[in-house]
Amino acid sequence: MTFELPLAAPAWQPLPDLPGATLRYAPRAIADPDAWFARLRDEIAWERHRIRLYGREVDSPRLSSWVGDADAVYTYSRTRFVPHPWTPALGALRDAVSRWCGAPFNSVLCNLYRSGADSMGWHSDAEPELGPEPVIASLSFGAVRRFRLRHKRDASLSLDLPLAPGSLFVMAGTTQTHYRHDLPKTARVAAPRVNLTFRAIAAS
Ligand SMILES: O=C(O)CCC(=O)C(=O)O
Ligand SMILES: [Fe+2]
Repeated sequence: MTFELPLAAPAWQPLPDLPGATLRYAPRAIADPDAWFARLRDEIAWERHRIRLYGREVDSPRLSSWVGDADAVYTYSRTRFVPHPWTPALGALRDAVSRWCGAPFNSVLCNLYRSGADSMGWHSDAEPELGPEPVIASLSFGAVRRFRLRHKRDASLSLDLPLAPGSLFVMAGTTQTHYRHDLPKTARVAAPRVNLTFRAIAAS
């Protein structure tokens, strides 16, 4: 089976205007998302990352893998991650997403939500090595899950977006400065989901 990625930019769908946020959403950026899901699930070296929660070290509620160029070392939740090398699928997706976003991504955080019991808590992707106005490009495969975005000081400014399989969601500009995002648990979803967030990390 071959995996074709289009050269042309995907069709962007309008999103509600949120002051201080720069967002783009293309619900069908990647064709045949189920085949990509199976390939990513099998090809990525999934790990149980430890995170710090209220001062205690616990297993994060999902599986993850940090992948990128050798110098793209990332500190997340006070843990230093040295990247795994690019896999063929992740390299092909990086090239397509970099072209569509006009941004030179050198790394990707891969997350596997094994079921609706797995989640990601409220955070902004504002680590210093991402720079002041990072472009973060997110691809989703498998189960549809709700992605929520909320302004840090004004909770009336928010977005609740079901991320479709094969979709591309981009956060840029000052989004991380002014907003947090999460992926809540849900009892309604039993199926797994893979999410890839492509990032540009300053070499350390
Ligand atoms: O799974 C998602 O859609 C969100 C992932 C995320 O926020 C992150 O990797 O920083
Ligand atoms: Fe994030």
